[in-house]
Amino acid sequence: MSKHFLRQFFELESSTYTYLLADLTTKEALIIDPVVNTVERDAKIIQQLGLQLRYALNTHIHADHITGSGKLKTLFPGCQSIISNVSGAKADIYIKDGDLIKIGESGKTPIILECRSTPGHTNGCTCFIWHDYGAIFTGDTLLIRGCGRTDFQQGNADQLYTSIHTKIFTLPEYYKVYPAHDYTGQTCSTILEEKKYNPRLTKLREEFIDIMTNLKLCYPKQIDKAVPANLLCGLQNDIE
Ligand SMILES: N[C@@H](CCC(=O)N[C@@H](CSS)C(=O)NCC(=O)O)C(=O)O
Repeated sequence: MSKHFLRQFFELESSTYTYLLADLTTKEALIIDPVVNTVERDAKIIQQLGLQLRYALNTHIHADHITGSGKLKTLFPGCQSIISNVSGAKADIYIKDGDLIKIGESGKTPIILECRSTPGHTNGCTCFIWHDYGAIFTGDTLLIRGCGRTDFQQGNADQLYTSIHTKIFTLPEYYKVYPAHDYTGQTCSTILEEKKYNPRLTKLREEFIDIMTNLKLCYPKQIDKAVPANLLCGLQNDIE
């Protein structure tokens, strides 16, 4: 039997993927990019499987939905929220490039995630790499055949290009890529696929910057309420 659990969940309104990871030996779990609208669904599974939720990780301050971290903290009092130390958001734990997040340390099969800072979509964007499983959770930095937009929240196309090429595309090509969104019905990719077929990232830097400058996307519908709420971990009041 596998000692680890990985489940991908989808939130329809913002097309967000949330990931639940658990070490089945110790029953410790963490969740990546939970959405407030679907916290009850996620909490039910955590409870049904008898998991102990230790951490709620956010890859960045999302602009299109409110994070479920704050609500999960109220449902699971042992759970601590995590975000980048340069994001400006409230959290229990602030991470920086190279930090490790661990669950299941008391057992024989811990899950260890390496935090890799990948600014460009926002300044605090962080990818989480699960080397033992051969996977990276890319948030909005790298999407399947796309990438995060760079037209608000300290977005910077030049920086994003550097982040993806130096911090993500240098991983082994078989590593799986799990993004925070998909708008086309895809669920997962690999480093090799994105290096070969991503229509933005296969271009030279100047052309990439030109593409990103001319995307002409509408602003996310929820941005005006999502960003202020996410600065407070998705809650109206400060974290207790
Ligand atoms: N229509 C959605 C917002 C879609 C969007 O802008 N997605 C972002 C990530 S969430 S800020 C993005 O970076 N997209 C890149 C792309 O190329 O689509 C809404 O109204 O919420």
